[in-house]
Amino acid sequence: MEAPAVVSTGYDVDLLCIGSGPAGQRAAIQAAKLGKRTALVEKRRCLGGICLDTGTIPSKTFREAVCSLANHNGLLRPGTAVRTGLEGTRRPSVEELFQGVGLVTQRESQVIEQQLYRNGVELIRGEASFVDPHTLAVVSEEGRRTVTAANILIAVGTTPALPPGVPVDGDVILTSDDLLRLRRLPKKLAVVGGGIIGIEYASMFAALNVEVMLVDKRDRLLEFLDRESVDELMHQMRGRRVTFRLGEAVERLDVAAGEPRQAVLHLESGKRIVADHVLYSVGRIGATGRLNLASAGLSPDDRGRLAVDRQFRTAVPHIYAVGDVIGFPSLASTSFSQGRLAACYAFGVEAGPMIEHLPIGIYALPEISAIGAPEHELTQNKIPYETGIARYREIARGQILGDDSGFLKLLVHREDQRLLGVHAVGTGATELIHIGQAVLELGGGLQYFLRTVFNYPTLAECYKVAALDASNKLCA
Ligand SMILES: Cc1cc2nc3c(=O)[nH]c(=O)nc-3n(C[C@H](O)[C@H](O)[C@H](O)COP(=O)(O)OP(=O)(O)OC[C@H]3O[C@@H](n4cnc5c(N)ncnc54)[C@H](O)[C@@H]3O)c2cc1C
Ligand SMILES: NC(=O)c1ccc[n+]([C@@H]2O[C@H](COP(=O)([O-])OP(=O)(O)OC[C@H]3O[C@@H](n4cnc5c(N)ncnc54)[C@H](O)[C@@H]3O)[C@@H](O)[C@H]2O)c1
Repeated sequence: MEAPAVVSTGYDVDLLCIGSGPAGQRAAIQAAKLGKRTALVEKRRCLGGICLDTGTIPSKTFREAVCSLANHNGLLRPGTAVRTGLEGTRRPSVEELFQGVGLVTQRESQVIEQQLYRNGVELIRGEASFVDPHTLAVVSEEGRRTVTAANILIAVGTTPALPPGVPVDGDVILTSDDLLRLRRLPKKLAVVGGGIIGIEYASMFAALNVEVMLVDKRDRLLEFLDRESVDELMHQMRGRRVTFRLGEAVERLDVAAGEPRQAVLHLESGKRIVADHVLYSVGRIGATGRLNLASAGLSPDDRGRLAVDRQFRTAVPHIYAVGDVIGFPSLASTSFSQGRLAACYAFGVEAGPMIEHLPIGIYALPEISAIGAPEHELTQNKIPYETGIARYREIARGQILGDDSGFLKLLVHREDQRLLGVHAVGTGATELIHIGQAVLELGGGLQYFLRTVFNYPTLAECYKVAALDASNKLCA
């Protein structure tokens, strides 16, 4: 390990974290646990970052409400929305759909505040910016103060990317940061950008019987996922009246005059889409614009992101950056780990490197999860593999849950039968994947799944069935 960064009593604190999202929060608590004088600055009223305020937690709480209402109305089965149309089902109000969000975020925010307090982390309310490499100014309604720190951790996250000319008004044209302030459920929703945010929300609104049109400039969506998972996702979404316009770009976006106000999207191909609302989700950029990074001797890239080394150090050794502000993979799950590790590295505590295999969990309807390589990557790298598939419709727990379209696919090396990847689509996929993650990380493979016994009836049984399938193919 390289020499630890500066620790000196000449500063107000040993570590100052900017941002209370997953990355800043975990870094602050880890530093406090190491006995370091730690402070955390947050400019929002809600602690927890966009993860808790407008991102991960609100969207997943909303999804829970969608699932329970859509299940109740029988809308979650592929094709049902098309058959029943709007007439056959009750349209929920947005109040009904959003009521859980405020409760969950408020409770979670309190939990974070208590954790910081219990661990002796000083919470400073206000917006931080650099005065010099060891000094930050914090401005709030109460005024301006400066704080000096031996080490600084930048965990400021991101804001939605908005190309010039996109008239986001938080009413008709929205980003994911405004979406849960919708005042009524749209009949037609246009989604620009089919990344994880666009796909998750498009599929949730489609499950509420909203007609969704999704535009993405790429020809294939979610290219980092196994293609079979994306094909199944798109198949189910099409079954719920989602129209995909792929390989298409928006030339102009207007809000038409008159009531009700509607958005008009003019695509470069000449197509025109009219919608009650537009979700603009074409990626996010680092929220470094107001940090005055130049005073710290740092400069971000053209998407506001900071470059770091393997220990999350920026070009200035006592300044660390973690979470979404450093770019890929930009997940809450990884940000938590990065924050904790960075605090360990800053104080010279052995913590090992970041784990190699990171799980992907996409809370679309259907849910998708993955660990390890997708098939196309193995093919590209000429790695000989075999597949084993278990379909939920042939698994007792799948039948009990009424999910007959889910599946779990194992990819194993043809020669040594090592596990190379797991791809799951359907109910519980994001939880189920962690069995595969453990086996992959511990270097296990087909033999483990063939020998082990799972509770019955569970979705975990998919691993056994998929392993038997792969084994039969390898023996054929
Ligand atoms: C709609 C949506 C859904 C998502 N769903 C998932 C999911 O299901 N699973 C998952 O793993 N990830 C998900 N993510 C990603 C996840 O939210 C982020 O990866 C995570 O929040 C990043 O954490 P962070 O600590 O880097 O930053 P953030 O959570 O963005 O927090 C940064 C904090 O810094 C504060 N801040 C910024 N500048 C300053 C300043 N100058 N002074 C003081 N404070 C400042 C901000 O106010 C904010 O509170 C989702 C994101 C979105 C937008
Ligand atoms: N479940 C999860 O883990 C989860 C959920 C939501 C968000 N997130 C995180 O949030 C981050 C941001 O998500 P995102 O979906 O906004 O970004 P993204 O970068 O993942 O996707 C943006 C999409 O917009 C498309 N696009 C870009 N410009 C366009 C244009 N002008 N017209 C049409 N399409 C265009 C791109 O081709 C891409 O498919 C991601 O990094 C993701 O990791 C994670």
